[in-house]
Parts: sequence; structure tokens; C-alpha cells
Amino acid sequence: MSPLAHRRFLKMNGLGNEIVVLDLRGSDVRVQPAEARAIAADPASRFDQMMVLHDPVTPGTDAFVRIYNTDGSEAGACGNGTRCVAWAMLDDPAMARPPLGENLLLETRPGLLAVVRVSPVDFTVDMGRPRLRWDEIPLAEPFPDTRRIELQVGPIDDPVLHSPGAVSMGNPHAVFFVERDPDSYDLARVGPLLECHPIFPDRANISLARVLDRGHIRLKVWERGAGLTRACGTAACAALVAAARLRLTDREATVTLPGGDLRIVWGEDDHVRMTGPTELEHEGTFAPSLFEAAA
Ligand SMILES: N[C@@H](CCC[C@H](N)C(=O)O)C(=O)O
Repeated sequence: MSPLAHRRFLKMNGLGNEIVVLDLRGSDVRVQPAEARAIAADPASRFDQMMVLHDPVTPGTDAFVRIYNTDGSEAGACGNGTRCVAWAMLDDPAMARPPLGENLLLETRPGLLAVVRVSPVDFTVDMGRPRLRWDEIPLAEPFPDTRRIELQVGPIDDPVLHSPGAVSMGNPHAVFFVERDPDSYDLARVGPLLECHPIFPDRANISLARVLDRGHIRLKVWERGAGLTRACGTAACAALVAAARLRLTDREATVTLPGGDLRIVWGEDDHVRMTGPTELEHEGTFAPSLFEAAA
């Protein structure tokens, strides 16, 4: 039987980005990709990302968090999920471990994330420094300037999408700036092709960004390993960074996604901070039968 059978989980969302939080602290259980896919396929535990809590690795941190996409792949970062983890670790009766104050320090594969509570359900996450060098993103070939990389969709002399900014927020992002409403593009069709384009050796999250004014971006995201989602925190950070690098916006903006608004600030200390809400939907336990096909 899978060690995940009968485990309790929380189904949450961050602006409609579907998140499952699973606490594996105190055990050495690791989620296998097939188990993650089985959990995502069940309507009760459907997720865009599953945030799995493990015992802290670095002294002074509150937990080590592994992040799984719907397709079972692991992601280095998830902004909306990080806020949900913070809520769970502070407020869920089974996951909260006093004495935790109102702040947390979480660790993920790429680094540390400091989280500050700003209301009962809103959190600010310090998402760290954007990585902008081609080999850090990573891209498959050298681009001295990642503000606009050579990549286009459509006819060579009249592309539909072209020259995205490339940014890593702990995970790879390509941000295409568009003139029309992002909903008027068929992102469900071009997203999978761009996600797996050979220029992105680790695949990439693909965003369409329309700058409404210097403090406001409208964004739609095709997520690596998860598809179209209602919100993506790291994509919102990447879009603000890509836009500010091109002087299209200031270093602070509201990013409006299908699920709602995130406030993003790229500070003078080079750290990107994201503020947004969390919502608890329900809790549940994984039925053993969920994992039969995954065994
Ligand atoms: N929804 C997340 C980002 C999820 C990770 C992504 N699909 C990847 O593989 O990098 C967010 O809120 O940041």
C-alpha cells in the first residue's frame, strides 16, 4: 500500500490556482511522480501544484517544501502555493506547530522564502532575486540580453507572438508582451508548443502580458506541467521584472490574472515580493485505491 494512503491533505487555492498541501514532516516518505499524478486526477484533490512539507533542512527554517505539478514533475517555485503553505502552517489545527509567530522561513530547492502575514488570509512572500542570465534561466543557447529573446509564433514577417523576456524566479518563465487582451490569443494551443520549445531545456512557463499602464499588467499563463491556470505567482513576478527591464512599467505593479490581483514589488535590494490571498476549500484523506494504478 502507498505510504500516502489515508494521509490528510488540505485543498486550497491562491487566486484560483488549485493547491493541495500535504504534510509529510516527521517521516521520510517522498511523493513519487505517479502518486502525484494520481492525486491530481482525483476531483477531491485536484491540483495545479501540490506543496509537500518535509522536515527543515537548513537550521532556522520552518520546513522544506517540495512542489509537484499536475504531470508529476517537480517545480522549483510556486508563489500561490507558498502563501497557502504559510496559512496551513500558521492556522490549520493539525499542521500548525506553536510557537510560530506570524512569519515563516521556508526552504525550496532553489533557496529560502521569507513569508509575512499581512491579514488573516493575505501573505507577502519574498520570492528572492530574479535570475536573468541565459544559463541561469536556463536557455539552450547564449543570449547576452534576455530582455527579448529570439522566439516567435506565426509567419516570420508577421508573427502572432514574438521576442519574449526570459526570467527565472526559481523556475523558468517566458513573457510575451501583447497588444490585445491576452484572452484573444489561443494560449491553450500555443502554450504546450512553447513550453516544450528546444530553447528551454527545462521547459518553461509561458505568459501573455498586456501592459495596461505603468502600474498594471494583465496576465494569462500556461504553466509548465499544469497547463492553463487561473493564476501563477511566479509568472506575475516574472512579468513585472520583464516589463520593468524594458521600462514598460515601474518596479511595482498590480498584476491581474483570471483569478484576481497580485501586488508585485521588485525592490531596490533586487528581491521580488508578492502579496496575495489564500483560501481553504476543504480537507480530505487519500483513499488507498487512489494509488492502485500508480503502484
Ligand atoms: N502556480 C505557481 C507556479 C507553478 C510552477 C510551474 N508550473 C513550474 O513548473 O515552474 C505559482 O503560483 O508560482
